Amino acid sequence: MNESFGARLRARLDACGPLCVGIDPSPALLDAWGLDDSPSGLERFSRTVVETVAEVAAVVKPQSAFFERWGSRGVAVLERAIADLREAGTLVLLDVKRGDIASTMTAYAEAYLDRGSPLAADAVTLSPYLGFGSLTGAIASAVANDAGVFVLARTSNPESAELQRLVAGQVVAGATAANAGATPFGPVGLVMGATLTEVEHPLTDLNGPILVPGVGAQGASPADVARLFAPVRHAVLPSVSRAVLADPKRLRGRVLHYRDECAAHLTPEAAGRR
Ligand SMILES: O=C(O)c1cc(=O)[nH]c(=O)n1[C@@H]1O[C@H](COP(=O)(O)O)[C@@H](O)[C@H]1O
Repeated sequence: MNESFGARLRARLDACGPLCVGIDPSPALLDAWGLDDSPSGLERFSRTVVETVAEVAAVVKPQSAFFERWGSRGVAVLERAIADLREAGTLVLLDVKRGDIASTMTAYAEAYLDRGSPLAADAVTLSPYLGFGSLTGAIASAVANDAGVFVLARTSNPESAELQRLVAGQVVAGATAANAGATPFGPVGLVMGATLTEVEHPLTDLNGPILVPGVGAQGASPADVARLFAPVRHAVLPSVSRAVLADPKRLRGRVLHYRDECAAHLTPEAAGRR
């Protein structure tokens, strides 16, 4: 039997520390790298990031939107990046933030989670706006494929608070129920921003990983992540994109810096020191 996503993620976190690096080839970053905003620029950018971070980051998170801008040629670059990362043993979290009625979710699950799909990743981001129950089939598909899902709970952008405060409790409860009894992690992670001022829902029973974007360009630090998520530090994956991607010459140095900072604040030894 293959290993579950939770087991593979736990092993990777233990081996590499908790950093997730995003691949977000925006027009501004392509320009900063001296690359054309074109499929070949995308290809050069993502290939460089893949080669530089594959062995350092626990998880790599390509942002699908920046590839989709170029239609099928951009998606082909994304497929290649996913395949290269998985070949290198790096876990790939594809950031697509999908959410729809159950029957359509089945098609999204086939696209991103089915082992045989050209875009199959280790995990995807999902939106629970159509109700946590609408994600049930996608979660079942993740389990069947030893993959995972990360469901938006409290996102890092300031305009999210008013709406998400009303529903985040349901998302946390849904994820907790879906993960019950699984070890070391169940298949359902949450997404919660590093920029939050507080975490309003207890996460100690979640039994799943927590993706924490907002570190770097959005203003939060690994120390903020450790403070916000103190009771579940072992389960947290801080995610950084622009702050490491800004300058190709400093890419490796910035990734190593964030890897070390995250490990210093979030590993069990760090918790013992505090
Ligand atoms: O799901 C995400 O990754 C995500 C959730 C969230 O709450 N906030 C957030 O910024 N993101 C994504 O994380 C990345 C953040 O990029 P940086 O701000 O450059 O580190 C982008 O790809 C966002 O789409």
